[in-house]
Amino acid sequence: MSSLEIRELAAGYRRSTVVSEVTTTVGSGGWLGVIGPNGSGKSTLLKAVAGLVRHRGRVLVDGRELAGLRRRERARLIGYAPQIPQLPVGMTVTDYVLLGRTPHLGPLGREGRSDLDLVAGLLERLDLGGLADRTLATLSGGERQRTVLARALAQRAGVLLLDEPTTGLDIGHAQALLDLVDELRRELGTTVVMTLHDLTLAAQYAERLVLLDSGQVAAEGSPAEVLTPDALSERYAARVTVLRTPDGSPVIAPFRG
Ligand SMILES: Nc1ncnc2c1ncn2[C@@H]1O[C@H](COP(=O)(O)OP(=O)(O)OP(=O)(O)O)[C@@H](O)[C@H]1O
Repeated sequence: MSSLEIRELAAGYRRSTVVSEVTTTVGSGGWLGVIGPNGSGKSTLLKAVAGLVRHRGRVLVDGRELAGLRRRERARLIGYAPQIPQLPVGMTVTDYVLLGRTPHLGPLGREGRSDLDLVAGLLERLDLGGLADRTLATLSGGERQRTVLARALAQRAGVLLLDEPTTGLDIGHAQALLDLVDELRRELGTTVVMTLHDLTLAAQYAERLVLLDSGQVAAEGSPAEVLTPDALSERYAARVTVLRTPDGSPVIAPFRG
């Protein structure tokens, strides 16, 4: 169970600040979706929260400031699945996912039965059980994406940052992955911050959304408050309408002009 507070965060790269004045809070077990057009700063925001890019402002997990924490300690509090991971292609799926357990291992650094069981369980739940001994180089794009997710989930950090976790996944695997994240949220109280271009999935899974535009928060609230046709037309230059499934879930549907 961990809450996340982001205060006056600004982040960027050598020559430019690409995210500024971001302040938001996600309660324990909450799910925040970060949406916005290409280049609006979603990945940069997640990287800054993970401590991977230069930033100003404060990031607190359960009231503890992350700046200044050792890497291992930080990794127990916050897990991150990048949009474009650098993968050790010769490693097997199991060994790669086991890396997620590193912050929890003892001084000898050897994983135990419980670590192996946890990893095997995650692989099954992500439909990767049959690929456990395959090397990363031999995986399809969607299998690789799910493996990266499995590693972040194996970390069992209280806060999970997911950057476009469904990229390259078919609709069934995308739903299964988001369902699994939702189960962990309910079982363990994991707090989730996720960027997603699929606005329908974002609306159906996230409790709250932050809409970034040019690195600033343009709107924040429930999916129904943020995903209005007018806001999407203004921020994305898109023609969309908001439909409903038979059970009332929102569907953000584009239409031709
Ligand atoms: N390593 C970098 N060095 C310099 N500029 C960068 C770097 N990474 C990203 N940027 C720039 O920062 C801005 C925000 O990029 P970012 O990847 O955070 O956007 P995004 O909202 O995640 O985009 P997308 O939806 O296309 O994935 C962009 O203009 C991008 O070109």
